[in-house]
Amino acid sequence: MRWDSISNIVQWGAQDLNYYQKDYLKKQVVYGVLFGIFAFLINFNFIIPIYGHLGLHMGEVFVFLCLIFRGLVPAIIATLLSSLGLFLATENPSLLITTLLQTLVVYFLIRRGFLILIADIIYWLILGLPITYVVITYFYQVTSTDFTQVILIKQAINGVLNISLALLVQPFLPSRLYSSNIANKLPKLSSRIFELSLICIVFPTLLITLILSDSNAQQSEKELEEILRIRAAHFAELSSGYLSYHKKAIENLSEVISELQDEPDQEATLNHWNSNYSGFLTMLITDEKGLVIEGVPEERFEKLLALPELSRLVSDRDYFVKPKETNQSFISEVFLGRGFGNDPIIAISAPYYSGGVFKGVVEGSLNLPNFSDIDATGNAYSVIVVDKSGKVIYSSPALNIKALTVFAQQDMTLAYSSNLPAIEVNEREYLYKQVTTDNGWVVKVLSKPNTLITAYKNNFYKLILTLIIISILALSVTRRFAKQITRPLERLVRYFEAQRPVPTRAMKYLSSEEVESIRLQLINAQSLMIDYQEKLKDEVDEKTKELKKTNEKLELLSRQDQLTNIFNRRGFELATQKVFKLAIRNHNPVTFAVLDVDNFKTINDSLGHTAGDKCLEYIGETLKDVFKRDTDFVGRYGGEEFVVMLAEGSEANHLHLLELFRATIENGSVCYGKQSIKMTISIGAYTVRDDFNISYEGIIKKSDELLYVSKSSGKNKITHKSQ
Ligand SMILES: Nc1nc2c(ncn2[C@@H]2O[C@H](COP(=O)(O)OP(=O)(O)OP(=O)(O)O)[C@@H](O)[C@H]2O)c(=O)[nH]1
Repeated sequence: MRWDSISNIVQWGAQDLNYYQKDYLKKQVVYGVLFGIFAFLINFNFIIPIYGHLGLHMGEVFVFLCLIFRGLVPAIIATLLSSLGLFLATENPSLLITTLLQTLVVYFLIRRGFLILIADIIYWLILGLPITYVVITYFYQVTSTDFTQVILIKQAINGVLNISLALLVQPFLPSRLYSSNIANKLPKLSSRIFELSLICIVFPTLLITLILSDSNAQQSEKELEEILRIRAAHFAELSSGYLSYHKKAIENLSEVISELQDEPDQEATLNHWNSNYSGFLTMLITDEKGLVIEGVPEERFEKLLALPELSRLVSDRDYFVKPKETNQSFISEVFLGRGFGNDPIIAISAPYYSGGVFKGVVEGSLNLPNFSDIDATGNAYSVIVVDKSGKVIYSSPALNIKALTVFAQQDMTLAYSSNLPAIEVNEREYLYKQVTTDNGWVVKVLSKPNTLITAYKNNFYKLILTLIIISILALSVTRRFAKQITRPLERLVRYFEAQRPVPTRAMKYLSSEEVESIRLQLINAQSLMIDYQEKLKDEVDEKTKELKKTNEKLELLSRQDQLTNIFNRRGFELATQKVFKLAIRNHNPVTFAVLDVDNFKTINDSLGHTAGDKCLEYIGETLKDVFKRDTDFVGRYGGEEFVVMLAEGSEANHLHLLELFRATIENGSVCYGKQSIKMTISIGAYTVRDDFNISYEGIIKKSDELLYVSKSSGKNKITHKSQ
């Protein structure tokens, strides 16, 4: 094959591979986008409110499904789309980091053999919660530790809820969506059972407890709202009562003053009223022009008297003008006293008459700090009372607001409250409820949000604790269940593996229909296997025997001459070498003879090869007849050449036998058809008798040389030598 055609094939292969890879990648992207769109839509449109402004985002269910079904790359695409939806809905970009990290860590842990639910819990414990903590503390500057805990727990619950839902939905999706198992190894059956049971328990428990804790939170909020409303109404009622009590006092005073014309009597009455109504900081009486003519406490009034008369004129004050105009008692807004005390006060005044003619007003300045007497809200709640013009009449000391300042209310929404309005006072957040009194004052009762969040946090902790207990219970129960399911199977497999007979008796306890069916099938399979093994063993035994026989035959063949059935050259040497060495060591006489048929070529040429073979067979037979002893060895060395080694007996005896053989051949004949073939043999023989210092090769060589002597000196004879 030429080089270009090989490179063409390689290029074609690469193109094909790229095409499949591209196609697969395209599919992965499409799946990522599809799952991502679902995640986006759910996160963007359906955030499930659970408490205040906190909500559950369930779009990640599709991210997890994508991870389980399609692997990492599509899951990352889905995560990006899902967090985009979240970002648009919440304007919180940090969720992108946490959701992306969640996908990556869960994938990493699944590949290391963790169950997906456990992987997600590990992610939240090790990374999710610390990251969320940093984000809400440093970026969103949430200062309430209780609320931080609530957000953290909510996020973790959200994550676990998503993964549980994904696992519950997973079996209902078509299996062709599934591309490959992202875990490196298959999970254990018991782990699968554990995961399944855990999800079946965790998901509904989470859901129910979330709903319960939400309604609990709503309930707490309603309770708080009610408490604030009652307290505000109560405070309003008390302050109204306080006002009307003092208004009544002024009205009574005006009636009494109307009766009295005498100044000393007026002064005494004023003193009497002032000592009876401690709420009044100061009290005064004016004449019809608005000049203060009497006042208590005396020391203050005396100071006033020392000043020019103009400083006693209050004709511009509402508390003088209004009663004069309307002939009715009057309650002023809060204002700063002048001359006759400089405290923030509320003036209550009423006109007095003489003979039906307006003679002036009596006035009492309500001591505002005395509101603290009716402010029994304690530390948990605070009160602000604001008049119609928005000025603060009273505020609980904890709020640190000065009376008379204009209360600029900054309404705000708190993430953890859905019903109650909230305000910020001196950079602190408060939930509040307000009531307007008959005279137009607004009483606000404020509560720190801690009470609500603490209730919610405690609910959440209870939820987590319940979950942990349930999970531990589920773990122990399902482990036991799983073992009970897998144990009979494992037992059967152990029997089968160890090739011990699978029990024929049904395992009733812990067994099941399926396990029993497997047991019966294993019994069948085992008996088939045993039969097969026995058959195989018999066959192998038989074949081994045959092989042994064949090997023996082959071994014999490799040592025997086919034509004459005596040793061939290899067989002869194998049989004689050891015997030769032994005889030499024991100094036993050994005779080695090489025998060659005379003029054998003529027989072959004249009568044919078959006749020659017959002759050679005859020589073999004769050799066996003559050299019968165990210590006599005969063999065909090749062609028409034979060898004999005699290792027992005397030299003379050896020579006798060789001579007997030569004579037998000479005198005998071979019948071939009608022919009778005559043969002679030449022999070269060498006997080791005295000097045993000779090798096996050496004695053959000597015998060969002696044969040559026999051949060259007339044939049909023995040439013998010894040493
Ligand atoms: N039929 C038959 N002939 C064989 C066999 N092996 C060798 N021969 C023949 O034996 C003959 C030996 O011939 P030569 O080596 O010339 O010896 P020779 O004719 O016996 O002559 P001398 O040994 O000098 O007496 C050859 O013709 C070979 O072909 C065999 O197994 N069968």
